[in-house]
Amino acid sequence: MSTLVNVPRSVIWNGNSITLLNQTKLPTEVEYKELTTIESVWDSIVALEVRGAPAIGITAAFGLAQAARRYETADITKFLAQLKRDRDYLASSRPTAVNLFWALDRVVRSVDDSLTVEEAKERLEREALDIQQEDEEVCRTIGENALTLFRDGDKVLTICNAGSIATARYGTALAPFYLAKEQGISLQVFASETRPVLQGARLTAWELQQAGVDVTLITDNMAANTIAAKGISAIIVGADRIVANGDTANKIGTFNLAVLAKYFNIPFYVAAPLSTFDPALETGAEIVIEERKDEEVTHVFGTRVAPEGVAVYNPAFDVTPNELITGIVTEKGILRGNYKEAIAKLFL
Ligand SMILES: CSC[C@H]1O[C@H](OP(=O)(O)O)[C@H](O)[C@@H]1O
Repeated sequence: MSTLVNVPRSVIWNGNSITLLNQTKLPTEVEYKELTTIESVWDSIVALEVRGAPAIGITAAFGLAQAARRYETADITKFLAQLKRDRDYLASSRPTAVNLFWALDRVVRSVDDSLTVEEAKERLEREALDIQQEDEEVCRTIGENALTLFRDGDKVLTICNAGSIATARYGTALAPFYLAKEQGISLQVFASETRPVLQGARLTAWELQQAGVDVTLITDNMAANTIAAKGISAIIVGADRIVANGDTANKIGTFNLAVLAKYFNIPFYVAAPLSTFDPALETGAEIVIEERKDEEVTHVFGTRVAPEGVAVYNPAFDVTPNELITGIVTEKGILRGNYKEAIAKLFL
């Protein structure tokens, strides 16, 4: 039996609307919401009701296909023009995770003016469903590839949530832990809480606990002490955008862990599907880092924890330089060494 039997799916297309797991309610409530308009899809992405690069892309793809079903024109040229406008609207929700743009553009590319409007509507829905199905298969393969990096008894540190609910299923950085559980391999996961939105405490600790995986929660400032005191053997994280030279954008705090991995001489792995790569960007300096509202830092679930008027800096991501990354685990295998060459080969 799959270890994920008690872990809900992030998003479900039920034929005419989107059923979304509302991740802002976890871990205390497993609540679903129906998204029936493109505005509600945009709002859910911005509010992190759905988050995680692949899950954002999948949800946006369903949101675009759903919106197109309601276009009233029978003129394919007008249909495609409206589709582009709605694609741009959904693309404006969050700037860093490349999967949002990758999924939207893949759905748009699936139709053209050789189709009738009705054929285009069906095609868009099919493409969004294919994206979700492929992501589940890809994430499982990433898990299989990542599992080769660990041995029975290893203690592994991670940050944020790159788990099943951040993807179609299985996750990326967390995928090996689910497969290890299925295969009777004992891995102990240490999850960093991940201020300010607490994806580690609220989501990763919850997901892994639901799956019966050994998980220990730490606060972000415990990372160095934990690596030393608990004998952490490796660090594995997800990604939101990996560029041509291997520089990787991921949740804020990831760069910190990469520096600690270097200091403690333990491997630092990134796990991500090819849909999270952006080879058009040469270095991490080109990645647009989302800055979110001050209240995420000055308040904890509505309670003020900082003085009125204090200046706030709230980047949602940081960029880990490629030289700090031991390996990048993909569905095509584990990239090491000269990432520029290895990534170029992926996209030949
Ligand atoms: C498998 S992608 C997960 C990736 O996305 C998270 O960011 P957010 O929660 O803001 O969407 C984080 O960077 C994870 O590593």
